[in-house]
Amino acid sequence: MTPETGKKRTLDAFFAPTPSKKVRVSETSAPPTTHEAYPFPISQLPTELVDTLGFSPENEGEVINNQPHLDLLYFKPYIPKSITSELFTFLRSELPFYRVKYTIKRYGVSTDINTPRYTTVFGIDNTTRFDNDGNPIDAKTERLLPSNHFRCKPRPIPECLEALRRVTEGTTGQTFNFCLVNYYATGDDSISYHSDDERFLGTNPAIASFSLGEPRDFLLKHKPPATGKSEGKQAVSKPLKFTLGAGDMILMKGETQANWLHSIPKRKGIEVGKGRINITFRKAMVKEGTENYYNYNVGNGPVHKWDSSRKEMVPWTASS
Ligand SMILES: O=C(O)CCC(=O)C(=O)O
Ligand SMILES: [Fe+2]
Repeated sequence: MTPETGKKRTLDAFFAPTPSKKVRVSETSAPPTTHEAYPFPISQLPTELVDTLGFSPENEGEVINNQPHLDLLYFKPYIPKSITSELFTFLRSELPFYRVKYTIKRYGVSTDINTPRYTTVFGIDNTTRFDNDGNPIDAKTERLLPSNHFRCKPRPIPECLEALRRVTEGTTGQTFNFCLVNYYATGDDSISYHSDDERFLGTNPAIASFSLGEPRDFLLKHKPPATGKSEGKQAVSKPLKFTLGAGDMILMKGETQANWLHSIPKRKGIEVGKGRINITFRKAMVKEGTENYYNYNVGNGPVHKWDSSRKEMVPWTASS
């Protein structure tokens, strides 16, 4: 709500020309969020978007727990449709993105992996927090951490994502200290079947996962039974497909991560060519979580920024 609302108009004001009440959507008075570890300052959301986010969720979540170990809450949509397009455009053009490359070694064989999507991450695990100057401190002693505490430079969640984190905490009753963002530029970008069941998330983690931009299919399937368990005892479970649209949010919780895999498969066709953003909020309990998230979502390669005239992500340098 704007500060104007509810004010009584005086008689003078009644005859005076009506001031334009329309706030330009791109208007924001707040300065961008800056941090030593950001490659560039990150703008704050236009005030109108923040105000509208306050009306989230647009719809109540649908409980989906009709299969073994599955525990989902599906908001269709969570973010009001009136702002999804502008929020998508804003985040795509304001956030730094990476195309992370890394090598995995399995049974002595090294494989180079090119992450097939743009990623970025903000946050710090539960044993630490940022002080008012943005320096990581020990959560208990409040002492500054030695500069070699992490093998990465944690970045505070910028205000434009903090606004969404706060509403999400309010409606889910969960707490989150990390925000991971994926940008799927085309149908060739994807995430293969995996579960977010790392030990640093603790048992039965809750993960809130938002979609913006073009719809994409989100697939879920039960993990195969552990070897040795008799097939007959395994409860029957069907794979699931949700076509996630702009503003939708899926809260994955309970035993879901321990038992189910999820993916965004590659797709052909122009409808998936315009890009999709996924934002997940999570809670990492220990230092390993911080290091893992920055390693796989920021890495040490070049930063990319959206180029609105070329309509694509381009490598960004301080002079660009
Ligand atoms: O893009 C999505 O909806 C899923 C992303 C995801 O599963 C992940 O980042 O762990
Ligand atoms: Fe995931």
